[in-house]
Amino acid sequence: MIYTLTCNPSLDYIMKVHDFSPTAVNRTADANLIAGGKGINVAVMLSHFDVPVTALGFVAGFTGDEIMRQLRQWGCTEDFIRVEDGLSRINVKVKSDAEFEINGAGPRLNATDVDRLFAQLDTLTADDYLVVSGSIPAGLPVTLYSDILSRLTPRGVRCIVDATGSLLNETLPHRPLLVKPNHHELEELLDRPLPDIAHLLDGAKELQQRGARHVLISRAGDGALLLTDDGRAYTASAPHGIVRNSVGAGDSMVAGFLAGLRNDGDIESAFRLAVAAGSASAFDDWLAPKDAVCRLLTQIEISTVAL
Ligand SMILES: Nc1ncnc2c1ncn2[C@@H]1O[C@H](COP(=O)(O)OP(=O)(O)O)[C@@H](O)[C@H]1O
Ligand SMILES: O=P(O)(O)OC[C@H]1O[C@](O)(COP(=O)(O)O)[C@@H](O)[C@@H]1O
Repeated sequence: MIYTLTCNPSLDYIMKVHDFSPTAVNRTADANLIAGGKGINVAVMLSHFDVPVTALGFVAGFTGDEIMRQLRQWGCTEDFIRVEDGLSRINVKVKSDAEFEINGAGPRLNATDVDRLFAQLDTLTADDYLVVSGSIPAGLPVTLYSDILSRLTPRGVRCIVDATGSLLNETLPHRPLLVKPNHHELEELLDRPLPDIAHLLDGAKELQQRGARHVLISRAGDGALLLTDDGRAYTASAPHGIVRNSVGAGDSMVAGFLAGLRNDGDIESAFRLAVAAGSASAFDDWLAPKDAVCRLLTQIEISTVAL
């Protein structure tokens, strides 16, 4: 079974605004309030591929109720922990000439909440994958993800990490199966510009030296780079299309990679499916359906990169 963990889920308030001005009263041309957060998006996308998945995490307040309502409506299996205080966050995503986002902080959690989570995670076995992704709410230690991996990887649970900064970095010694920073997140983590493929590849190697197994670097409209745990490197072009909503493109990519790995374990096809899933979601108003992903598969060019 694949499990996803979203410690800080959200209602994504996705607004289309014509000619946005930061100093005027703007009005929406279209708006949707959709349950999100990285792990939830990965779970929804995996279910689009008919891959069995259970979404885990924390929810709070009436926003948490709505997140749960939407997950149930989409037929997603979930086992979220309800916390008593605070509200699950609302993340604002404005789509105008440019896209910009304001992500909230989320409810304050405590050690008891973490104990409840660990009790759930302790039931996972070597047959399972766990995707840990996104930011964590206030009150949780920056070592949360590394604490989870140090508990689960010795038991053979394959962990995938999509997080930023120290939250990601601390997990690396625990040998995550896959990490997926985007280009900018990797630059931030390594504290240097990575202007081209050669520099990105060096960055990916550095994450491997720190312990990561497969390193997948997403590059938005420029496609992606993959460094595999057996030392092969590939780049992929992204298909051309009209971007409607790139929120969730990275999560779709993680889901596509995992769905591909579960198909036949072939890394190159998993990489192709990952890029197709990311791009299909960027070209959709929401997370793309399977047929939209499959239509893009042949448009992606994969090239090997010499190490
Ligand atoms: N403008 C775009 N055109 C085509 N594909 C895109 C575009 N933006 C994102 N994608 C696809 O989604 C993947 C993940 O997007 P990216 O923005 O890099 O991730 P994140 O959402 O984590 O920041 C990319 O590697 C690419 O395949
Ligand atoms: O936990 P974070 O880093 O604040 O990110 C949360 C946001 O990420 C998303 O999951 C989208 O992620 P991506 O665009 O990176 O795939 C949104 O649904 C959510 O609002």
